[in-house]
Amino acid sequence: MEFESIPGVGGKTAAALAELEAPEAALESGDVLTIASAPGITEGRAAAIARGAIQRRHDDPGGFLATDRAKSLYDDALSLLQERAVTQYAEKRLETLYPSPCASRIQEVHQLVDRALSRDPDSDVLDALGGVDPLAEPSGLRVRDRCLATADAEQYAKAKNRMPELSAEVVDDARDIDELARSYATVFVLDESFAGIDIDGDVRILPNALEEPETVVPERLLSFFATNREPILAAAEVHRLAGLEPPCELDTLINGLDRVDDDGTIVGDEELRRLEVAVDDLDAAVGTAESVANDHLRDAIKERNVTIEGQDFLSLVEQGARVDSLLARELDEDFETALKKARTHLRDSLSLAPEEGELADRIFGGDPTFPISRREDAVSRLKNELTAARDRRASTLKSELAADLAELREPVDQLVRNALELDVELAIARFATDFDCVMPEFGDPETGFEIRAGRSPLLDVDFQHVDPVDYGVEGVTLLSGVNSGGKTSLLDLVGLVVILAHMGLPVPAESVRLQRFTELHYYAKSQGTLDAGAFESTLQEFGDLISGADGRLVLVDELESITEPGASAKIIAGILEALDTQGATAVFVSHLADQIRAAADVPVAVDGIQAVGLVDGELQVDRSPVKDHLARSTPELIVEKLAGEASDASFYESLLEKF
Ligand SMILES: Nc1ncnc2c1ncn2[C@@H]1O[C@H](COP(=O)(O)OP(=O)(O)OP(=O)(O)O)[C@@H](O)[C@H]1O
Repeated sequence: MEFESIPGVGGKTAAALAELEAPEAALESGDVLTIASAPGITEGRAAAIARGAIQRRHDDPGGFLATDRAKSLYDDALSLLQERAVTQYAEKRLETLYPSPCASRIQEVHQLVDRALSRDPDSDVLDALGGVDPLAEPSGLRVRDRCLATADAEQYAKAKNRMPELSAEVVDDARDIDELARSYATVFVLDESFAGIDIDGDVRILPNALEEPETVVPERLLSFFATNREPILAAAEVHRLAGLEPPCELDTLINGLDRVDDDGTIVGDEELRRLEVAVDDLDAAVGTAESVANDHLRDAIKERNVTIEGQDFLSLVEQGARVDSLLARELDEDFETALKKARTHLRDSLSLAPEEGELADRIFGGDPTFPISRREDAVSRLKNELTAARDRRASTLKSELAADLAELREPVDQLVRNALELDVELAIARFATDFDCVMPEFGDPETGFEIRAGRSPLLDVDFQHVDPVDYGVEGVTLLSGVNSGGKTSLLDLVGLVVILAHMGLPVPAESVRLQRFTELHYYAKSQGTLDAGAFESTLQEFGDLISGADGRLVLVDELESITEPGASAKIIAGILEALDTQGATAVFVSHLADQIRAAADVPVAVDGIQAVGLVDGELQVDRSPVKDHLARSTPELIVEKLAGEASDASFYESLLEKF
């Protein structure tokens, strides 16, 4: 795939994408997670790349959001969705939804929305989603008791790259390997040519070692599962609560995770635990065993009346003979009992296995002495044996667990992915529920739009208090209305509904029918009269607009404020005529509807948001515009009110006639 043909992807990004295992599939499915795992690509950038790839796939020319106001309305729509996502991933993934004029893209999103709308945004599921995160590769793992060896420079480079946890060594001959075997517990030789060499130590000829990381460095897999324990467990919980079909047996997975500690060490194996404790407690246990033996012997000696024959006494005194011989003769039995007690204590307190016990027995023995003391050589022998047994056990368990977990590695990816995608769907589902949304229907009417009971979630009033608005337009129209009647809010509603519909999403209304537009041009109200330069460039913008593509929706809010009213009316009339010829759909909010109509060469429709009256000085408005009706202005309404109320109404009546 030519990555650089994706809009917004340059050479550097293309190279980063090429490093992914299956970049095409990731781009195809808009998989932000995988794209963001390419070097140097953030999740935000990944969303933009995914969007570009989607555009290219649908032959989407882009540029639907043709003006700043249209873009900011899209940002608002996106925020409403993103606020309803739990994970940062879903927030970014939602950014791959964008308004498109292409039917195929809109239908593609409809499938996602169909799934989304069948989901139940249960609060327990949302809580569980809080713990789900994209899986992270553990970093900084070093294994020092094993090494890789090869005579091949290429293999050496590969080994360094693929197994950075292990040290890789270049060897020339068997002698070099022999030397390595003295420094490392295990040497994995990558070259078949060394098969059959006879070397002491654990040397394994494993040409496939680089393809079998779970055999060579099981710690990598254990560390992966240990690092990602929380998101994996949370994703499993999401599956359970939401009734999603898991890609692996959840019990097996949880069981596997229970067997590895947070630092990647094995837990839950009694034999390993026994050996660990035995190694750690050996010195202390030997000390206590000594005391047990000596206490016994001391008590025995204290209670005993020893009769020394004269001859013996003489030898003791004259020849400096040791008291041990006397001890042996007089206390032989007690000495044996004391040794037995020491040995039993050692075996019991360290829970030694029979063969270990035999080694332990040798710690206390030999000729009778008092006090009894350990035999250091026997202690270190036992320690070495126990340490080796512990390491052997840990290594076997690690390999076994790594083999079990290796089978779960891919399913776990899928498990987390499912949960994150569910978050995307639930955000859409919550958006649809929170704003009483409906799926829009395209193609009928063939031009324009028809909104029934639309309610904008972007108003400065609580959504429950938003009045539903009906409005439909075919062709170009002026929208008149009283001050604060809701004209700008209505343009926002139309813009928002059109953007959401073209994103493939549900819209906040009872029903919406619309044509598939090619672009949305929304011009917000300008802040006061423009200077000559700004006026000129605004006019040029409209010049470009008029010479552009078919099928556009143009929304313009009070363009008259850019210059003096007389000139404005003429300019707006000209723009409307041109848009009419072009077959565009356009709504121009204006207080100059009368003047514009008079200046236009074609009949221009005028709709009006009407005030139904003044109550306590407050205008009561019907927010749904009346078709083909020029709404009366606020001043006119007030004059009319005064004409009706004043005792001498002649002044107000004469004013009223001027409207
Ligand atoms: N559909 C609605 N439901 C409830 N309140 C609304 C609705 N539409 C508008 N409003 C309220 O009316 C206020 C004024 O609306 P808006 O600014 O759209 O009026 P306008 O006709 O454009 O005013 P102006 O002529 O002064 O530009 C909004 O800030 C909002 O509080």
